[in-house]
Amino acid sequence: MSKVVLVTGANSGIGLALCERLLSHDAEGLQLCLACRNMQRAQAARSALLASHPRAQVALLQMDTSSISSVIAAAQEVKLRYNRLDCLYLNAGIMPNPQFDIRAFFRGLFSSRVVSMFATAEGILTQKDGLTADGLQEVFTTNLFGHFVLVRELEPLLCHAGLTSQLIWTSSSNAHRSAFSMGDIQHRRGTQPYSSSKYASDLLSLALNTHYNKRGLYSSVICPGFVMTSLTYGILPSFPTFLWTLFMPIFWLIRILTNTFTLTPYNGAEALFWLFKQKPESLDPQAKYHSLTSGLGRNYTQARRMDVDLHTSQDLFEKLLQLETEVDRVCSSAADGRTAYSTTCL
Ligand SMILES: NC(=O)C1=CN([C@@H]2O[C@H](COP(=O)(O)OP(=O)(O)OC[C@H]3O[C@@H](n4cnc5c(N)ncnc54)[C@H](OP(=O)(O)O)[C@@H]3O)[C@@H](O)[C@H]2O)C=CC1
Ligand SMILES: CC(C)=CCC[C@@H](C)[C@H]1CC[C@H]2C3=C(CC[C@]12C)[C@@]1(C)CCC(=O)C[C@@H]1CC3
Repeated sequence: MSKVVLVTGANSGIGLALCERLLSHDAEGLQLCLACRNMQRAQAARSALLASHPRAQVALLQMDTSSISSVIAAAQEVKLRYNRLDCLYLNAGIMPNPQFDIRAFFRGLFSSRVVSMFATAEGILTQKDGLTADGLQEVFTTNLFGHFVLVRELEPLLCHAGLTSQLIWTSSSNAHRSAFSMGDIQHRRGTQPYSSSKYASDLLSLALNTHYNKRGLYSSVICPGFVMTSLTYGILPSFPTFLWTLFMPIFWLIRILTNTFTLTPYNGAEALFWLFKQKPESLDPQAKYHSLTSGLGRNYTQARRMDVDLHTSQDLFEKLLQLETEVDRVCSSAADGRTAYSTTCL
């Protein structure tokens, strides 16, 4: 029986490389669904995948993870098309308006933190976040909450007696506990919404295991390493793409110090692909699975313990459920014409 796999943010970067790797592994035994916000880019990705795998089944789904109504409509469509889902990759993500602190970077270069700075970008990167049309924080909604609503909506396809399904989150080494606050889960007040959203995905994955393992649904988290994609090109926007290419020899050298410099989307997708081939029951709910590339260019996956605990993960899960209920209430009253469609109070 063919496996149904849905990938969010599948039209470029790591998501697209993952689709290519899944099809190279098993072109005919998969029903792949690319969930993307921009259908033109989605169509281009589908054509590229079919060019190398003409017999593959590749479907498209319109979904904007920053819009809760779009996520709910997309989930409805998935329920019409499929009667189960084997693997859901929660990969779409943004890092808008990044601010790269050059001074902190040079200070870090000549300190004992240099390797950790290259691996995690801690202390050198902040972002300016915006609001979605629903009045939610954009990074939180795109990277985390939209995906949470998607999982909840797709529960009937993911939880099947006697069968297992997988959720696989693309997190980051930039996920830091210090950037996250339980009193401000959307990160309305800070300057590290990206780090906060990724730390929240680590916590949420643990909570999802607590709640859903007994129903056959398992959640895992990966870190792709530092990969050259449109997301990372945006970090130094004044750099033309060719300058990044000129830096490649330096990056290869840095890779000798930290094998987190995976650099290509293919390498970055290593852990996503590796997890697909594992028995979900055998995975560690407290581990983050890292895509790594050695100095000699060998790709491998390594599990590293996450800085998460059950109590905090449970608190976040409850807050997300509350927010879901609140968004639902606002959406229904907007549909009844009772209130404007805004959740700025959340
Ligand atoms: N590159 C890196 O070094 C690292 C990346 N990551 C994570 O990897 C994931 C993939 O990023 P990467 O491949 O690098 O970057 P890309 O920008 O190439 O890919 C991001 C994907 O997410 C999609 N996306 C963004 N916003 C939305 C939205 N609102 N609704 C639906 N889809 C959306 C993009 O679609 P569109 O084309 O329409 O913008 C695109 O397909 C992200 O979660 C990122 O945080 C983690 C660690 C390191
Ligand atoms: C020589 C030169 C131009 C160095 C600049 C390096 C930085 C731009 C990178 C060093 C560590 C990188 C990194 C990321 C972005 C680019 C760096 C800051 C991420 C934050 C990208 C998104 C993630 O999720 C984690 C990455 C960690 C490492």
